[in-house]
This record gives sequence, C-alpha cells and structure tokens, in this order.
Amino acid sequence: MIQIENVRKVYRARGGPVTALDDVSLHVARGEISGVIGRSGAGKSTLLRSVNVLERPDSGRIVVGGDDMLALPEAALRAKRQRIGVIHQHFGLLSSRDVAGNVAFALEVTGLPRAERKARVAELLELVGLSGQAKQYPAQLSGGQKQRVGIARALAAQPDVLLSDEATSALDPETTRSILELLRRLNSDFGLTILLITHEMEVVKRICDSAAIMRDGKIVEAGGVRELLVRPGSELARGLFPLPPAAPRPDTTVVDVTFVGEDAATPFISTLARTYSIDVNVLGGAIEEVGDTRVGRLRIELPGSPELNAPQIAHLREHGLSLEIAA
Ligand SMILES: Nc1ncnc2c1ncn2[C@@H]1O[C@H](COP(=O)(O)OP(=O)(O)OP(=O)(O)O)[C@@H](O)[C@H]1O
Repeated sequence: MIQIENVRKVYRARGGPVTALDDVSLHVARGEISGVIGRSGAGKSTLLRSVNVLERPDSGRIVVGGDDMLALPEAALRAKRQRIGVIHQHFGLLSSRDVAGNVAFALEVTGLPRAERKARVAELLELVGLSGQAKQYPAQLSGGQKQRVGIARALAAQPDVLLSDEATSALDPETTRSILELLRRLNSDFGLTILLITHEMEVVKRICDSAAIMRDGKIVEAGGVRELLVRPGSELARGLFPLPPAAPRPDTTVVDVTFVGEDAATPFISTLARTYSIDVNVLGGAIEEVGDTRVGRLRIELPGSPELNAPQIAHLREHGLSLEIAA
C-alpha cells in the first residue's frame, strides 16, 4: 500500500547539510499497522511528511495506493492528499469551531452537499465515541477526546491510509491505550492501513504488525514485530525487554530465551533442569502482551562453559525457543 524506496532528504541548514533520510526503504502492506520508532532527530517526521509529499525528498520513490507520489502534478497531489488521513501529536483542531464543526471542515473541501455532510459528521463522531460532544469546543475536551476529533476529521474523506505523527505522545498511559484501541478497531473494521511514527515502545507493542527502527536517517532494523522479537540481537527485543548487562561469571553460560504465544506455557526451565540434572539460575526477565500474543524473555544462567552446554542449548532450540548466548 505504501512503498518507500531509496528515499533521501538533505536539509540545507545554517550549520551545514543535515541528512534527515539516508537511502530509506520501507514497505507497508495493505491493512497493516506499521510503526517507525526512533529517538528525536532520527528522521521519523521527515519520513512521514514525505509520504504525502509535505516534504519533497531529493531522490527516491514513494508509491501510495499505486500512485507515484513524487511524479503527480500539483492538482492531482492535492486531491491525493485528501485521501490520506493524518493525525498529529497536538491534534491541530480549530479552537473557534465546535467538535462537529471541526470534523465538518474536513468535509467542506470535498464538496459534499450540506445535508450529507451533517449525516457523515454524525457517523464519524459515533465511530470515535464522541456523539455526545458534538457541540463542545476543543478547550472543553480532554486530550484523548481531542485526539478522537482529530481521528474523526482524518477519516472524513474515507481514506484508506492513515498517517499518525506521534498521536499519543501528549496523552497519559490510559488515554494512550484507548486511542490505540480505537486505531486498532479502525484498522480491523475498515482495513485502514496505518503508518505511525513514535518514540514509545508501548505503541509498537500494543498495535503494530510491523516495525522499523530509525537512527540517524537510516532504518537499522525492520520486519514483523513478532519476527523481530525472536530475532537474535534484535534492537526491538532489547528495547521491549530491557535486561541488565550480561556479564557471565566464569564457567557459566548466560542464555537469553525468547518465547512467544504457546511456548510461554511450556515449563522449559524445570524440564531442562530435570533432563540434565543441573541448576538453572534465572537472572531476569519479563513477559509482555504484544498485540494479542504473550511474549517473554528470560535470562538464565547454566553451569559450565557454552561448549559444555551444547546439548542443553540444542534441547531448548528443539523446543522452538529462540536463544541468544551472551559472549
Ligand atoms: N526544516 C528543517 N531544516 C533543517 N533541518 C531539519 C528540518 N527539519 C528537520 N531537520 C533535521 O533533520 C533531522 C531529522 O529530523 P526529524 O524531525 O525528521 O526527526 P524525528 O525523528 O521526527 O525527530 P522529532 O521526534 O524530534 O521530530 C534532525 O537532525 C533535524 O534537526
């Protein structure tokens, strides 16, 4: 649905050129929620703004729903932008218009007749759970409600792509969860493809099907969230399950074990200890809900060198567990 290919963007800043996007490629499949995560300055906003060409890359290719965005003439690009919904961290609502008016504003430009506009606004407010707030003004709303208005407005032109620019960064954890649930529902009910940028692991963990980690204008890791979590050495897994630094004691082997879904129910530690008559020391770990799946990561210590533990390591692998052996 969204193909970003070899995109490059250099800002000519006063202090010298800044490479915000350095040969970035990313594909978002139709109906997928894809998250780009990275620290401030990584290039996330530039990437998101490139998708609807609010920022024009210096080179590369961007295709959204079959349209080659960088080749579209200005009028066609404007029309296409209307079909790509955007939500922002600071909501961007008009303070002089009530909730219904804010959503209607997005429909005015589409040329929909007045009566149909009204019906569509009511439908959109119902969708985001704000039917009772139609006559309220932004100043009277909570942050979560403001973002719901933002989402209703973004959906006004029935886009099939939604771009989310840190949509939950200004919200408390509980409100964040409810907004993420709403996005997930819109995704599953309407097949809405969502590309979001965030600096919060929580967002990736809760709703993303795929994720890309950005650093210094580059994508350093990308893939399905579940697949990344079990990939040895994955930064996403390290970010989601921060474990203390592994400093193996002499004559021990430290192993990080990642288990997903059904594996989480297998008592692999006691089985291992029993099968090989060894003591297994648990050094740390956590279990998280990732989407609707339980994923856990445990750091365990086995007596003896990694060579001596080869059978034990093979045993764990045979049970479908993903392992990383600390050097
Ligand atoms: N208009 C601009 N002119 C010059 N440099 C810019 C401009 N916009 C962004 N940059 C620089 O490009 C780099 C990437 O910025 P960008 O805003 O895309 O990153 P980000 O990951 O979204 O960070 P943040 O979350 O802080 O917005 C940064 O070094 C930033 O200073």
